[in-house]
Amino acid sequence: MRMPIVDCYSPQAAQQLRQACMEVGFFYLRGHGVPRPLQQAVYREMHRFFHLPPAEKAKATADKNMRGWAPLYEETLDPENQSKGDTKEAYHVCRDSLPDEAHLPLHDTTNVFPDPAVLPTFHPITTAYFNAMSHVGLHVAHLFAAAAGSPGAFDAPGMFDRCVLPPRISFDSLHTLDMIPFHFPMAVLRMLRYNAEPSDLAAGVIACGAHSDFGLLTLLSTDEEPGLQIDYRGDWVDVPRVENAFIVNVGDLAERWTNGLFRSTRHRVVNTTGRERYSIPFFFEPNFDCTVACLPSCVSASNPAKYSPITAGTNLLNIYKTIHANYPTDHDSVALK
Ligand SMILES: O=C(O)CCC(=O)C(=O)O
Ligand SMILES: [Fe+2]
Repeated sequence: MRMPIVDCYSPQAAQQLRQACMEVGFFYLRGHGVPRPLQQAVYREMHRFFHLPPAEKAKATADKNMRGWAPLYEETLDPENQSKGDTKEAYHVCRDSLPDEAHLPLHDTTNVFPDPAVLPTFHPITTAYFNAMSHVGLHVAHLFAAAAGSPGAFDAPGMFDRCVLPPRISFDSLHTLDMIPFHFPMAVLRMLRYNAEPSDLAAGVIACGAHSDFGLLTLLSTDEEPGLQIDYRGDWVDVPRVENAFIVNVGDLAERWTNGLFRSTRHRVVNTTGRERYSIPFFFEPNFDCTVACLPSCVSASNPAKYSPITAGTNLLNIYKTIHANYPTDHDSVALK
């Protein structure tokens, strides 16, 4: 198979995205404009954090909303086929909540950051990256609506309008403007370190268990190490890193929104090298209380809606409970597809 390419700001982008999401559910996103030095700076911060002494890392342990550090094996993405948790540790950064959101699940805590006396640039650099990625995420979400035959659909009130957009990000202004946390709909910056443990699929040991992503869009940056595989029509296919491109996939909400037209493709990470690996998935999602219902452009008399409406927040909460060892289980739940 050939991995499709989408040129982020080209006039063909929506058409390219449509083709890519119908056929593969994954594509390389070029021309996204996120400065390379900013990406490299995030990798440096991750490396510093993950190699701190365990007691120092523990001070930034994830809170009940998974913001902060989640240790090795904490997450199990494919519980049926794994004998232990994913061989990775994670650090999650979200945006700060607006005052009228503080009552919502996942919004009722603030970010957890390492002690600034130990890692002074972790907070500003991850915030700058979060802002830059949110810009790209919002643009790709608009491409997505156009690609699904409903241009402008995501401009409707209640969908992506928890937004206060910062100006475009420049790496040079990092220490002034960009460390201010701006507001977008929901998004999670997920920094991952896979340890050097080789995967053993027969024994149920895997770097990142097979799963589809739960939300709308994932924009992934990886280091040079291989490992990511996607399920393309029943075969596991390697997806190598490509210079200056993000690996982007659409998740379960995208499949629901398009009535199954776009694929939420299963993927996994297998450690075949015995070396550590770093990656940075960025999940870009609609408002917490946005109702995700099949777009009218994807429904017809002969192709009725296959999915019932769900709110984006309920969808996330349902999944968190099943995969995170440390996630509390006292939230309401709603049946998934
Ligand atoms: O590390 C990777 O390449 C992929 C991670 C992933 O699929 C995820 O966090 O959802
Ligand atoms: Fe994933």
